[in-house]
Amino acid sequence: MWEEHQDDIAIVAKNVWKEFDGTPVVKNVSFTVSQGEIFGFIGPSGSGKTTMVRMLVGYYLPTKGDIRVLGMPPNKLGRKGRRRLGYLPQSFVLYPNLSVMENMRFAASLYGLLPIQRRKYIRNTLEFLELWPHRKKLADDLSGGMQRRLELAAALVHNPDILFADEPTAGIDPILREHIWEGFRQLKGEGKTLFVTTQYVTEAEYCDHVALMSNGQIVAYDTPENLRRTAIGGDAIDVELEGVIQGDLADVIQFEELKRVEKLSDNTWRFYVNNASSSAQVLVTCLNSCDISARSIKEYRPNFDEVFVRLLQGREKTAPSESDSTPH
Ligand SMILES: Nc1ncnc2c1ncn2[C@@H]1O[C@H](COP(=O)(O)OP(=O)(O)OP(=O)(O)O)[C@@H](O)[C@H]1O
Repeated sequence: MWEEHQDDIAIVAKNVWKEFDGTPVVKNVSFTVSQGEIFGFIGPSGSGKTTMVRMLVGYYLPTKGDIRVLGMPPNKLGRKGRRRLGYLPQSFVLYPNLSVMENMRFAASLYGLLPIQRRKYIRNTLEFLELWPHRKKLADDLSGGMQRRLELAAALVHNPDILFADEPTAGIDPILREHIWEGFRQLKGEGKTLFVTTQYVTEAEYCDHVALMSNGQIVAYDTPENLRRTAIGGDAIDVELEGVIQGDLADVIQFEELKRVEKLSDNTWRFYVNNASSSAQVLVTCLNSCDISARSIKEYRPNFDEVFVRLLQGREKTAPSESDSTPH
C-alpha cells in the first residue's frame, strides 16, 4: 500500500496515532486515497475525524505513524505544495462584516494569488457555487447554507488539487447537502481529490471509498458497495409469498448458492446469497417446484444506517485486543 503506484496516490496514512495528554484519540489508522477520488471519512461525533483531518493538513503532527500528502509529510510540503491543498475546517470563521467578494479577496490573498489571477479565480469559484449573484451581500446577511457555501468557496478559490472538507454538510438541510455533494462530484470530474468527513452515514453512497470510524479506529474501509455486501454477508433477496407457509422455508428451499434464510414476517422471507442477480432465477425455480407462489421477489439493499450498525456490531463481536489501542 505504501510504495505501490505512488503517482496515482494523493494521500497515505500508515499506522497513524494521535494522543492528547497521553490519551489516544486516533488509533493505528491506515488508508490510501487515490488521486481523483472522493474518500469519505465517516463516523459519529468524537470518533477522531477532525483530528485526522488536522494531521492531514499538517496542523497536528501524528504521535506515531506516517502521513504522506502528494508524496510528502504535510508539514514539509512547502509553499508550492500547500497551494495544491484546500481546507474547509469544521468551524471556519468568515468575516461577517465583509461582503462575499471581500471575504473571497481575503482568502485569495492568503493563498498568494496575484491580483490579476484573483478576479478570474474568485469569479469562477463563486459561479461554481452559485454565489456570484450574491457577491455584494455581507457574509452576515447570507443564510446558513450560503455561508457554508462561501466557506467552501474560500477553500476552493485557488483551484486546489486536493480538498479536505471537514463536515461540510453538518447542520444544513438535505437539499443543500445534496447540492454540495453534486459540487463535489463535479470537482471529482475535473480530476480533483476529495477527502470529506461526515456524520451522515447515508453520504457514504456518494463516495468512491469509505472509512468508517468509531472511537478513533477504522472499523471498516472499502467501496460503499463492498461495505454493503460485507455488512449482510453477500447479497439478499426478499420474497413476499401469496399466502402463509407453515414451517421453515429453509427446510424446503435449498440450492447451492443459498447461505441462509430469515423469516421477516408471516409471509415475507429473506434469502442470503452470494450474488442476487444470478440466484434470483434459481430461487424462482425452487419456489415453483415446491408449489409456492410469490407475490414479489426483489433484491434487498440495506441503507447505510443499517450497514454501519451491522458493521459496528460485527466489530464489537471481534473487539480489538488491548495492544491494538496502545501506541508502541
Ligand atoms: N486539542 C485537543 N486536546 C484534547 N483532546 C482533543 C483535542 N482535539 C480533540 N480532542 C478529543 O479527541 C476526540 C476526537 O475528537 P475529534 O474532534 O477529532 O472527533 P470528530 O469525529 O471530528 O467529532 P466532531 O464531529 O464532534 O468534531 C474527542 O474525544 C475530543 O474531545
